[in-house]
Amino acid sequence: MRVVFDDLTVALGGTDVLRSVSLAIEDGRFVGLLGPNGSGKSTLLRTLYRAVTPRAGRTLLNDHDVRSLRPRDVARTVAVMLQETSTEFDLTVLEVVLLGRVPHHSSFGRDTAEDLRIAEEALVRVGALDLADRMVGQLSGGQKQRVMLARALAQAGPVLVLDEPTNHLDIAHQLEQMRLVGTLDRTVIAALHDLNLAAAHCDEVAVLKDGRLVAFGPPRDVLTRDLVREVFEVDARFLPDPETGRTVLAFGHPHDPSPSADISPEPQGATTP
Ligand SMILES: Nc1ncnc2c1ncn2[C@@H]1O[C@H](COP(=O)(O)OP(=O)(O)OP(=O)(O)O)[C@@H](O)[C@H]1O
Repeated sequence: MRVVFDDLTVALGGTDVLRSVSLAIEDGRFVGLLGPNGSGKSTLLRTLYRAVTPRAGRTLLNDHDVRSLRPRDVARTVAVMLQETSTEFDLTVLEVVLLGRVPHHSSFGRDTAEDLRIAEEALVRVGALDLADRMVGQLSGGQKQRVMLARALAQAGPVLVLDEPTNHLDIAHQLEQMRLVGTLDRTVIAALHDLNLAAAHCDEVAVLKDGRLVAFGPPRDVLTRDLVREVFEVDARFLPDPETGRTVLAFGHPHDPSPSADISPEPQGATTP
């Protein structure tokens, strides 16, 4: 499904936190939404599932303004992985994942055998089936995060929205989650802070600064030294990974005398990604 943000402006607390953002994400792409804290990533995602209303502009799902769709249809179309909410603390992992099936039920519908199969399959995909009977409130941050991804997978629908999906995960689960998300046959939009993860896994990255879209395209074209300095106010170096040949970013504070000296001197022939 194609997702379009069309000249979107969102005001919160009397301030425009998104300003004239226009971005078209093609069907099946995995797009990383990058930008400093407060740049508007979550707000942009929230327009997709109607949690905020734009002051101007539109958010479109296959040419339909999300505000013209019924809430249930949005919930069936856009699966959202947020951090857990306190209301789910008293539920088991399986019950929370089954909540992802609710938009697919008829009124007062109950979980079916098919729902149970889908929920268990989602738990298998995130490597959390062994947690199925545990109370969500008793899980670690990373375990909860995997459960919330399983819930979003169980929700199905052609669009998946992830807001900082890896922030509690250990490195193995970060890589596994990004790999898994990259293999899904869905349009995926993920707010991410790790530029290396985004560069390695996303088809495209969109970069926000102060509520404006400043760049969009394949990571190797977008994540240049100049852009990283302008947007994130750090120095970036591009180091070739000798094993894979892929370029890895290393960062240093611009006030440091030699930003990446503790990691490696700048290699000969390093190219931007
Ligand atoms: N309910 C609100 N009322 C007023 N201002 C808000 C509200 N929610 C968010 N903001 C402001 O909107 C701006 C964008 O916030 P948003 O959460 O979209 O940023 P973000 O890029 O997701 O940040 P982070 O990386 O820190 O999660 C910030 O300046 C934030 O303080």
